[in-house]
Amino acid sequence: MDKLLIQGGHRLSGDIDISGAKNAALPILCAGLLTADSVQLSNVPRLQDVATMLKLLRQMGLQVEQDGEHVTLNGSAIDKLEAPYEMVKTMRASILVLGPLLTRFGEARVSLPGGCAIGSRPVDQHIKGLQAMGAEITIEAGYIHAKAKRLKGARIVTDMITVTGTENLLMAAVLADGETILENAAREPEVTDLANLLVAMGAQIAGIGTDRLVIQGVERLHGASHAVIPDRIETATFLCAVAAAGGDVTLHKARTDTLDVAFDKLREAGAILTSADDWIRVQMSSRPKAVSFRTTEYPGFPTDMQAQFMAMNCIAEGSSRVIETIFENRFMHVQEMNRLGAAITIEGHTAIVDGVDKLVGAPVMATDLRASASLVIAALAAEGETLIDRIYHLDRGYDRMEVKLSAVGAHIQRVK
Ligand SMILES: CC(=O)N[C@H]1[C@@H](OP(=O)(O)OP(=O)(O)OC[C@H]2O[C@@H](n3ccc(=O)[nH]c3=O)[C@H](O)[C@@H]2O)O[C@H](CO)[C@@H](O)[C@@H]1O
Ligand SMILES: C=C(OP(=O)(O)O)C(=O)O
Repeated sequence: MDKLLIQGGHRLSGDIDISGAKNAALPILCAGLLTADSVQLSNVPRLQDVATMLKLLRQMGLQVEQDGEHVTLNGSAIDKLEAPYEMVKTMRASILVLGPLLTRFGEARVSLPGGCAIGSRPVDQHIKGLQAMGAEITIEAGYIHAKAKRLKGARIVTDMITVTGTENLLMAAVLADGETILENAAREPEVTDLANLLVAMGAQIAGIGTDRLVIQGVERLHGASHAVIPDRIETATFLCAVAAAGGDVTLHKARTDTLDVAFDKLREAGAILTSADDWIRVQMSSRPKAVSFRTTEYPGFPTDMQAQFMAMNCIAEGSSRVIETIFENRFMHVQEMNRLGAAITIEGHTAIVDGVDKLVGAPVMATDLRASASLVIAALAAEGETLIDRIYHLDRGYDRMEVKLSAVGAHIQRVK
């Protein structure tokens, strides 16, 4: 099993290219199931989750041609309408095949994802929405079995804001009969990216980027070309790394208009940020100041950046309060950070971080994707050597992170 060995205490300096967004690429790949024509994608990140999704889609009969960050999909020969447990258990986003398969082929069988390290993560809202559109759904032997001759447009109000729930229902609605209104829709930029691709494929969607999506179903979709948006979470992760370890780094091929809250918090921490539309430079020459925040849905502070900002807070001047409101168990990194000398206590959904003068390297274990990234940041800021185990979590969602960090002067290597 691969591990990362990091020698901390080195300032970061240079340039990094940001990859395409994992959380946009995954639903967008599933949109390839919605048409018999070819969908040409660029800026697809090279991630384990993308490889897993492509494997799943190939098993269904989707033809896939991949050349680096370019992927062409053709859905003219889909013959298996199933996502088996073996695939879904390694990647929850597999649930995103449910809406497209059901709406185009009238049937789908998808394993229930089950819980994961960060929380129980049910998919009841996906099911409720599809039922409202007329799907007959049974859950048996751990599988969701959905059937509908043709889905019918409906007004759906989800109980809470759900990102993949919105994406699944959006993809179902584009080929449904009549009008679907998704109230309380997620406004994450990744949902918008998917919606933009669907429109390019001939879908009729109004309200893109708002919490009310109005979809007029069409008979069929056609092919399209689309570039996946840059990964805002990867961008913020590198910004935090520089804020924690110090340095001067410019991130290219980024998108700066979706990171307002993260930028505000980094400035509050003392980082100097300069940016244009597609690049951002971060300079940090002092110890960061502690910043408190509360995770919420977009455009609020993203839960997917909570752990990385907490890593910066560990060595900050002052104390901070970090409140996690999206997932019930997303503080798995705290114990590991404390092993590096951090002083964090947890009270319910709040972590209280008392900044310490220094962290000291130690062997630690990654528990989930963003926890892994936060341990990399803590290790870069720590004195001495840190060995991070179970980095398969990191590989799910970061495109060659150690290569990108090495290029800006980090002492980081992948070891077996
Ligand atoms: C592949 C992908 O895009 N993953 C992102 C997506 O996950 P994901 O789409 O799984 O997260 P959701 O937005 O659905 O979850 C938000 C909250 O709603 C709850 N919920 C959700 C659906 C449902 O049917 N019932 C229910 O109770 C969840 O347990 C959670 O507490 O959004 C999360 C929140 O921004 C991010 O952390 C993930 O990185
Ligand atoms: C939680 C995440 O992803 P997923 O929903 O794929 O588990 C994430 O990207 O931080």
